Amino acid sequence: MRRSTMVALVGVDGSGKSTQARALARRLTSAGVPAVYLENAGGRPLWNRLAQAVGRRDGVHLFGRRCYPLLEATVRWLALARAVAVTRLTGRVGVMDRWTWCQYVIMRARGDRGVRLVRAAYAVFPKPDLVCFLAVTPELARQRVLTRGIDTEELAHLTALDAGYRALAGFADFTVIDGDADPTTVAAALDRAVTPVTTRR
Ligand SMILES: Cc1cn([C@H]2C[C@H](O)[C@@H](COP(=O)(O)OP(=O)(O)O)O2)c(=O)[nH]c1=O
Repeated sequence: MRRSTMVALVGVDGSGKSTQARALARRLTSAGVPAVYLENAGGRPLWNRLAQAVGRRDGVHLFGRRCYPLLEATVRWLALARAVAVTRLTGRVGVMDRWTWCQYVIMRARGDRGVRLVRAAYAVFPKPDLVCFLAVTPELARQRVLTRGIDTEELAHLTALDAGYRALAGFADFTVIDGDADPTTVAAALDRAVTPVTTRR
């Protein structure tokens, strides 16, 4: 089995992870480095739709403050396991939207219990070869989320998420990229960060 290479993009909602991760995987593939974009959704839009269909406010209201984070963490565990398997089996570079840290940060920002349990369950996953933190001002992130129109985010929550990432023990190992910059500048910064990782494969 070939050694896998994993690049993870992390950051608050609206920091541009999905957009930039998709584009990065496309650029790498076009440049002759086969890459795959990997999603790491927690299923929130699905849980919210399901909740509303049965007359509940949202997923948290349907499953409860205790069960909802564990459900979300389980869905993300499966996405991470799939991502590791896909990159190992295909030999393609994985460009993943989020990594394990995102779940810890989200749970802490919401005040959820069970972070230690989730950390233990996620300990099986290897560290990515590169983690890029898209640093974006919470106000801009909120504006982007509102424009996206799928969900909404409170400014206080986005601010707490941003602080949560910066407080992570592993934050010093992240490559910080200015996510407030225009998409072309962000893409160029990502390319610079990724090149040493993909050339040493
Ligand atoms: C990267 C980027 C995204 N966007 C838009 C695209 C999306 O509709 C929205 C959020 O981007 P998205 O990539 O979905 O962010 P995340 O995955 O981190 O939540 O913002 C911008 O307006 N400017 C940008 O520079």
